[in-house]
Amino acid sequence: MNIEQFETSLKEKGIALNSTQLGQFEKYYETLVEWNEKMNLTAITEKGEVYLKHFYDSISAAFYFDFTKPFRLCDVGAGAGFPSIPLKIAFPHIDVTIVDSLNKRITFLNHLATTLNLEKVQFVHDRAETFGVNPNYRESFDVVTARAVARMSVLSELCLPLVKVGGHFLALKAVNAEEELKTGQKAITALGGKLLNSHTFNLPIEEFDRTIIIIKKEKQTPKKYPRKPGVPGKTPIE
Ligand SMILES: C[S@@+](CC[C@H](N)C(=O)[O-])C[C@H]1O[C@@H](n2cnc3c(N)ncnc32)[C@H](O)[C@@H]1O
Repeated sequence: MNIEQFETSLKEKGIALNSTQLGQFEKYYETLVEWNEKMNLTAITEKGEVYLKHFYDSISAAFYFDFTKPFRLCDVGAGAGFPSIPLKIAFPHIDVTIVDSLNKRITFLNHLATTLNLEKVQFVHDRAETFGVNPNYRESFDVVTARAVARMSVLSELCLPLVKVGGHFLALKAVNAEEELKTGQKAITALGGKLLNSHTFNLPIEEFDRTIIIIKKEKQTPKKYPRKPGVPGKTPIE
């Protein structure tokens, strides 16, 4: 996907980017590729692929959820910033917190935020299991996102404790979303969530299947969740 296709495809979805935002995506690409030579950030480095599979794919969450109002978003396990940094560039009014367990990625994100002049972003080096019991963050976010971190049952335990009651958890999935939703249903309910919608669509150009799962937080998460680091992955609520 070249930059014109990126801009046009988003415009067709009602997301118009100005020259500052397009410049930020360009700088993001350059910084990602430069830092990727010193640390492992992404296996995708070809420009058109980064624009399609990282930038456009991240923003696709906004095709199915309203990002036009200001809110506080937490991105769990964002790695090199996906999906929250492309969303932040496209919707500068959102307040973004990224939590990731790998400090090298947090160092990269701090550098990136300075390079792109991003405001209202914070990066926390922590595991979601400990971050989710911290009273400063627990049930404090309007929206929590995650892409390529864990399967639905595990991911729900990492993400739903951070969502305030009435807020939403958006899971960006590439494969097996339907199957994951089935095995994740018990965890979603136990953690206070309710499946609102699941949208499957194709990325343009190469027609890769993607699914955006939208969960609403209906009740408080019981205090026993999230369990200690590593436990959600070892013994998922299934
Ligand atoms: C495969 S990468 C995906 C990164 C990004 N979301 C993307 O879609 O490109 C998974 C990321 O999740 C982080 N991660 C895994 N388990 C985590 C946990 N329990 N708490 C916080 N971060 C975690 C890893 O450090 C890594 O950066």
